[in-house]
Amino acid sequence: MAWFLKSYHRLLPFLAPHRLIILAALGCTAGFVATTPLLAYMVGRLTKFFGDGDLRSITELAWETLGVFIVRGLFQFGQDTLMAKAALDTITDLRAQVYAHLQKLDLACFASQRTGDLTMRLTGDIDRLGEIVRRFFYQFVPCVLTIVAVVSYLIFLNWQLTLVTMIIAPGIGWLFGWFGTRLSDLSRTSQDQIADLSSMLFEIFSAIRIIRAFAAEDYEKERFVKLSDENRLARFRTEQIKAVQYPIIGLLQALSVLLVFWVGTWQISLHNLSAEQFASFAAGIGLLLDPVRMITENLNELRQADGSADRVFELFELMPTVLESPKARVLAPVQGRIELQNINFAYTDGRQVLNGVNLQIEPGEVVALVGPSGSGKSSLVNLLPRFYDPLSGTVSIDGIDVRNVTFASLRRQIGIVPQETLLFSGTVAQNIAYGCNLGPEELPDEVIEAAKIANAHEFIMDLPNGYRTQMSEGGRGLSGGQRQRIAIARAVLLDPKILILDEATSALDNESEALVQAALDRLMKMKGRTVIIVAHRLSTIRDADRILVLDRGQIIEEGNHLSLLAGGKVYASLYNRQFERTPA
Ligand SMILES: Nc1ncnc2c1ncn2[C@@H]1O[C@H](COP(=O)(O)OP(=O)(O)OP(=O)(O)O)[C@@H](O)[C@H]1O
Repeated sequence: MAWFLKSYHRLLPFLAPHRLIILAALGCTAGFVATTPLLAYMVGRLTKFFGDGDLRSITELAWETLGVFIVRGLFQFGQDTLMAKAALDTITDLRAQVYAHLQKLDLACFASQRTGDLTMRLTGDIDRLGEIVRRFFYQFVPCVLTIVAVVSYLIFLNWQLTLVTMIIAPGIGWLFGWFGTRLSDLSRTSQDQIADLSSMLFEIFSAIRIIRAFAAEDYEKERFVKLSDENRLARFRTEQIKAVQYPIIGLLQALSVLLVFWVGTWQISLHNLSAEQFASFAAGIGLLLDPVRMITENLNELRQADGSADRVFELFELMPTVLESPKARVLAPVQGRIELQNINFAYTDGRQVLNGVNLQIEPGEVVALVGPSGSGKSSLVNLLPRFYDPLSGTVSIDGIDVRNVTFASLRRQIGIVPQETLLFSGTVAQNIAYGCNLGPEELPDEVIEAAKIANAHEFIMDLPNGYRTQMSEGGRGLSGGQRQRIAIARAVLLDPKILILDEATSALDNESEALVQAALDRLMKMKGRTVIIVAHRLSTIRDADRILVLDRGQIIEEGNHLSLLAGGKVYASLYNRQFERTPA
């Protein structure tokens, strides 16, 4: 039973709020169970009246039996509906809490988890736990109580006969345990493989263009078939064990019934038992068969699902490293002065990504970050909204350390146009006003205005339902440039004092690039906001107030476009390489 407590005790806090319903359901269970020995008793009487040919008594007994079945039915109905409610409520709470916990985690935690696997834990695994809760109270507990009630009645009838019957039980119990352990191990393997499959499918469908471009269909098919086959093997082994388990257990049950008949006859011959009582005893044993079988099934199911319990509760063990201080205060509307002092930063792998970065940006300044891929540009800007915390050094906005303010008040003042824009399911307007709780039919003027500034209005009006067009998953029906302009419209609507533009690395076609660039220019020039632009195309940042060149996590050059070009160092060579020009 230790494994049971170890796996499932973590469900207790989620069951506690539903204890009244569970208690009411258990009350119904008790009523249902109490009628079971009564049925065994009635079978004894039935046998007697049958032997005596007593038609009147048998008729009376038939009415009594009908009454007992109606009462049992009512109790069973109460038990089943109440338990189903408790199980579903518990699981809905659990899912909501896991989801809320995941939302608190920082990006580093998500980077280390696979999306498909997370999705599986939140859906399949949690559903399985719901099924366990339902089965536990709806089948397991009633079965255990039925066994206790019936066995007590059997002892009352004849303890010697009961003792013989019970001696066989440990043997069967050991066998249950052995099968259970094997099934549990195989089930964990199979669940992990299904999660791997799910992750692989997610990866494949997300990267279908790349797969096609590399003509890697056969390679991916082989990977998929291999994993799928491993899963088939694990599941087949599980079925094989089940196929062996049921006949063996069935045989043992039949043998125990035969033995009971033999000892019963012996007890009758000694006048310790009447034939009527033996009939009740046999009926009692008959009534035990179903609960014993169900307990076997449920124990197996409980063991198999402890893998799901582990996978769900493991998520609660993931702890964010970037925490909001309990003393965090709300960041008042800022001017947009940014300061980074002695910043050292590394991801969880420990490799230093930023080395002693010092940087001061004045309100309204447009600063561009350039440098080779992997030099730390995105990592640097990710420190501002506290997606990550530096190992040492401070990041402050208007002189306030970002660690001292609430996440919401900090992040609401920083607009981000990311490299790759994913759209959410919902209308185009809902996507632009993301986070504003817009209804599917609503279309405020501000949304249209923002889309116009972002050069998105025209293509949106060409969509089948304009701003009310539903977006497919991730916004796949739109081009990269169109999605980016929607992200720009989001930023325009948010109207933040600090704007981070992470320029897309993937090339846009000329027309799209010009539209995006014009939208970005307008966005940067609006009301003197502080802008940090992570630039890959140097043509886009010629007008920036200041350009910082980053290399291996250090700022190695600083100045405006012309002064850096004249300096003839790293920026100049990057620039000339991009435009294939000789230095001025
Ligand atoms: N989530 C992460 N976990 C571990 N290492 C990371 C993570 N993100 C980035 N890195 C590593 O940190 C270094 C800096 O990456 P970063 O994305 O900041 O560079 P970048 O200059 O923005 O590159 P690019 O121009 O290609 O976008 C790289 O070596 C990268 O591999």
